[in-house]
Amino acid sequence: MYPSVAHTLLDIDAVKLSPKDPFTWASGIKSPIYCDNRQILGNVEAHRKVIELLIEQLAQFEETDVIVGTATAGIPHATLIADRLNKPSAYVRGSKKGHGTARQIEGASVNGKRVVVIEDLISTGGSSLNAVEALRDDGAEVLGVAAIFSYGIKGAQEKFENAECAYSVLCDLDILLEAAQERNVLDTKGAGDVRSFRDGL
Ligand SMILES: O=P(O)(O)OC[C@H]1O[C@H](OP(=O)(O)OP(=O)(O)O)[C@H](O)[C@@H]1O
Ligand SMILES: O=C(O)c1cc(=O)[nH]c(=O)[nH]1
Repeated sequence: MYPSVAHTLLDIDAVKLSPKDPFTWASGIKSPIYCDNRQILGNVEAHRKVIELLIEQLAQFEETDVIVGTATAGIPHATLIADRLNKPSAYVRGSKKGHGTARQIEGASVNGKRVVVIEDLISTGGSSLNAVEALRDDGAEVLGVAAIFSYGIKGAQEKFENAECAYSVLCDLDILLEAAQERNVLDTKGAGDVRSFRDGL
């Protein structure tokens, strides 16, 4: 894990706190914190750094044939990584498209290929594992998921274990809270409240 990634996320104001008016996550969970990694796209240096570190993380997986992004927030990162590694890329929609080719996986063919999934963020892990399932159904060997940030929710870890899917992240909530405290963005109580929220999920 990279504490510097937590500082980058704080530098670019990707982390929002709103305990009184909680955010709704993709899972429907109401949360006092939202980490908007899409903001990385607006900062060239931050994006370069994240891409380099994600590529470093991919070294732990076997040789990969296709770099796959999750729709939508994983796509720009996967596309850049694939370009740097000179590999084809694909992306996985949340569900099959309702018109046209009716595909869920777009881009490079994944059948019989070793793939890694690039995700921007893991909360419950539902979105990442939905993509993993679609890829496996399509005949891919999924080597693992690499994400920028994870909340470190216990249930998410269990879901990955049950799905027998490796994953790695650049930064998690605990590292982010430490960085936020170092910068006086959060005091001990504020950080404790966010940690308790996560631990209660
Ligand atoms: O681990 P989970 O509980 O599934 O939550 C994390 C997912 O939620 C967000 O995507 P969102 O659905 O907001 O869509 P987007 O990528 O199109 O912004 C995020 O980009 C992850 O894909
Ligand atoms: O779970 C989510 O939907 C979610 C949480 C978060 O902090 N950031 C995000 O982009 N999505």
